[in-house]
Amino acid sequence: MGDLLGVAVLGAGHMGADHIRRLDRVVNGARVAAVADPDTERAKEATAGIDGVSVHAEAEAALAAPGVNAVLIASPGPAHEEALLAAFARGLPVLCEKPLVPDSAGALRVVEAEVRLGRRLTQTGFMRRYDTEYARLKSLLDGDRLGRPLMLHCTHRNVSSPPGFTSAMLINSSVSHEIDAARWLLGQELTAVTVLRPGSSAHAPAGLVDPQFVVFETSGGALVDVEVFVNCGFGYQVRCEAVCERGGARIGEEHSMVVTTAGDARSEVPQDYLVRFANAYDREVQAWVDATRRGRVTGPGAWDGYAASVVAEAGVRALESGARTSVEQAPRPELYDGAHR
Ligand SMILES: NC(=O)C1=CN([C@@H]2O[C@H](COP(=O)(O)OP(=O)(O)OC[C@H]3O[C@@H](n4cnc5c(N)ncnc54)[C@H](O)[C@@H]3O)[C@@H](O)[C@H]2O)C=CC1
Ligand SMILES: O=C1[C@@H](O)[C@H](O)[C@@H](O)[C@H](O)[C@H]1O
Repeated sequence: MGDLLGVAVLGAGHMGADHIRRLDRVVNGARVAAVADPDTERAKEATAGIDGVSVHAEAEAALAAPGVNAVLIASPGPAHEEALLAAFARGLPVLCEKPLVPDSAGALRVVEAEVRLGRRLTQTGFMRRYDTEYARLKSLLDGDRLGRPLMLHCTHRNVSSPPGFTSAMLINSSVSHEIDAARWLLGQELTAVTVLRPGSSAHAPAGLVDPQFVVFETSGGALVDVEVFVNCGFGYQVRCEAVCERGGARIGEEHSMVVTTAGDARSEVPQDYLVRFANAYDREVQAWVDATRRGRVTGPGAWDGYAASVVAEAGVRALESGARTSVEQAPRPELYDGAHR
């Protein structure tokens, strides 16, 4: 294959810095060509020791920097739409961290912009599709061994929520991963959502509805339930059990060495997503680089990003109203027919 893919990374915070390290040291076929962050000190810190990288305060300047032929967006969600449209204007392929765009109207504008271009440029950062366990579960469900899936029981626990995390964000930031995973695993759309509120944990910040219990109905008649608990205090735990007509499968139970001593067995519990999903992020970014260098777009696309935003929005309305809420999805443009399901 030809030259290295020159990537502009927008945002050098937690995810951006980790992706910069990954592009520089883990992934084959790419180099970090430019980084933009209004906090240029943060960007300089994240790029220390990387040759030939330019640092910018403005996203647009990074996109225009010499040697840039692809973009990885890791800025906060509200900045994504502008960055995506700027990348499209330059014809640059993009890997955009979730959410594609936090509000569904903005996400639909991105979809429409791709449709106007007549080609897909976007991979959305739903990394669970690249996690080895999720990929095995997907293969199993796609085969006929277990039969028709009836239910997915999902758990999504974070040790603690960052400052400013709202009750809506349990759904549109955290459960958005289950929304994408369920659509992908089942090959079905999520059509309605109900959110139940157990009593909030005393360890959650005042006013935060945490945990929540979210139930989705699907176009194929399955149910997907998600316990989301972002101040559980004990670990980063993401689990999924599929219950099907002839059997079931469960992932997310064990992620580290189990040490057995007299009468005792212990294992470590990961404390955050960067540990639990380290391999998934590596595989996600490698797959993006490989596909981009071949002029292809694979993985979850802009349509999947839109679908996640529209379902999450219905979820937030369901949280606020306490009522079962239907998901009203726009018609899917032909550009996305048969894409990567
Ligand atoms: N896939 C996953 O598991 C995860 C994905 N994320 C996503 O990654 C993205 C970034 O999240 P974090 O790194 O946690 O946030 P962060 O707050 O740690 O970092 C964001 C960085 O972006 C910079 N920034 C702000 N506006 C910008 C702009 N217009 N252009 C370029 N940079 C800008 C900020 O100065 C900051 O350094 C979000 O979309 C978030 O939802 C976050 C955590 C996990
Ligand atoms: O994407 C992520 C965060 O934004 C979100 O806030 C966390 O709850 C998720 O576990 C993590 O994967």
